[in-house]
Amino acid sequence: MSTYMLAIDQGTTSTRALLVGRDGRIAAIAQEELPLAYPTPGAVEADAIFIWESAKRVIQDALQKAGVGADAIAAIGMTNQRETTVVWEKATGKPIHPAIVWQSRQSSGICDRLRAEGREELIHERTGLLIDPYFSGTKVTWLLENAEGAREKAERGELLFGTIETWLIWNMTGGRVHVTDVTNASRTLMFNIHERRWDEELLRMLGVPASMLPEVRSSSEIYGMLDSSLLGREVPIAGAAGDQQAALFGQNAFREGATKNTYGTGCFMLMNTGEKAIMSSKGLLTTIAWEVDGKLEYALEGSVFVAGAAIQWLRDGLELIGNASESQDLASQVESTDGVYVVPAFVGLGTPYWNSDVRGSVFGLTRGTSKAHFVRAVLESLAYQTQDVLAVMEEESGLKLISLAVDGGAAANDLLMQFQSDLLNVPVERPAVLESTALGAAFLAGLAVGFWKDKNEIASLRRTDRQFQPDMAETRRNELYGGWKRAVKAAMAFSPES
Ligand SMILES: Nc1ncnc2c1ncn2[C@@H]1O[C@H](COP(=O)(O)OP(=O)(O)O)[C@@H](O)[C@H]1O
Ligand SMILES: O=P(O)(O)OC[C@H](O)CO
Repeated sequence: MSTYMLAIDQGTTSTRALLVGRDGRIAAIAQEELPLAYPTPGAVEADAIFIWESAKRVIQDALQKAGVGADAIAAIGMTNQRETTVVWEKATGKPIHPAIVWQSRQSSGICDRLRAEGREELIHERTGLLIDPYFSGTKVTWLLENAEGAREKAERGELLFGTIETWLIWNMTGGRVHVTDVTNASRTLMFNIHERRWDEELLRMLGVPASMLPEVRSSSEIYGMLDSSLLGREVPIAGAAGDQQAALFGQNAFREGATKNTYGTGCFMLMNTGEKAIMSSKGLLTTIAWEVDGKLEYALEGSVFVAGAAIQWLRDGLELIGNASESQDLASQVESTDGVYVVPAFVGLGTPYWNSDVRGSVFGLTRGTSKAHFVRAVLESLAYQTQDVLAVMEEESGLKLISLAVDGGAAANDLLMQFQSDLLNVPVERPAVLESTALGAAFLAGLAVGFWKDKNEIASLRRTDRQFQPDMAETRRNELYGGWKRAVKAAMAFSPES
């Protein structure tokens, strides 16, 4: 009997492979950092071939670390940075352009065009999304308009489109399987989330031929087999979900109202809304949570584009810290930022502002501002952005949060988690396994092959690491958050389009 599920978590900044045991514990983890390219201001790209190569390496590494072979793996679960777009040639498997990363703003001109044509309402009604370069649809249009010969090849049916799980599954199956799962499809701007199908009118609007699109499948079923050339044996690929939906599943947020916040490159809060697709008028997205056993469930989402990425900027861009956890050491040298606010709008702002022109800004500097104040202000910006999201989430769902489940790389930061709890005035609960995303992918695939029996069994595996209790006076909370709101307003006032 196979001992592990293999989860592949292809995130914005790294590719990871994890072996998950029946008890929900991680037996081995292998990780490789992923370089990103910033070819023009606001554009973010990644090398799709490198992503696939890195996936192969981390799979091998994880097996080696655990000292097991492919026969120890029951099945593979996939999870991925969402929206990131790859277009490749069907015949050769070669991408026609680097992958356009979700954060990238290349297609903002195409978004302006769609807005000028008055498409906002129709797009929102059918996809639950907004017109923003974030989503895959306008990225595909951009590629077809800008990569040489792409339009003609696409019209001849020679090109394929995929988000990262599609690209990886296609490669893992030796180019035999071109599929996506419903959660990833729901982020493309081309998928009707109510009727569960690609929407021909939206495809026409975006100029995307239907022949490029993958087949849409559920989040928990066998899509195909890992080609035996990779590990010497075929292994079923049995589940897939976008990383934020996978994290929701991994946090066992199975009931309506259950909410999690993931602090990775960006920050994404998702609330399970069950079989109801709640449509937002305040900048939340309506998205598919998962499809398991023929049941489609939805979530409300607030998306923050820059969270852990701001900590990486402190490390790699400004070289103020040597590694991410040093942000906590420095920030705890001071009691507060002394009035300094950093709005890390490097690629615009998502929920609730949806402004792609605003850029990063710093406010409140004095001669006394130190490196510690500055780093603390960057760290606190993750919590303020989360507060912006939670405010609309509570308003639109009519539900009051009683505690927030957290995960993702930056959730390891105790100072940030305490500050988050203080600001929101709710307990913040951190699970023992911060890798909820990978756990979710393993669970989804594991359910498909009977590795776990049902959701109840999965829920019984959850262990809490720590609860952060709120400990801040209301006046202080209001004062701090008021400062943040002023900072965002001022940053937007600086943007050329405002
Ligand atoms: N101790 C820490 N404090 C603050 N941020 C951190 C810490 N550890 C990691 N991070 C941030 O978390 C992010 C990585 O988290 P991860 O969940 O792996 O992201 P992704 O899936 O987007 O690649 C990085 O952006 C990194 O800067
Ligand atoms: O790479 P992450 O984990 O920050 O996730 C990226 C999101 O899926 C983008 O929508």
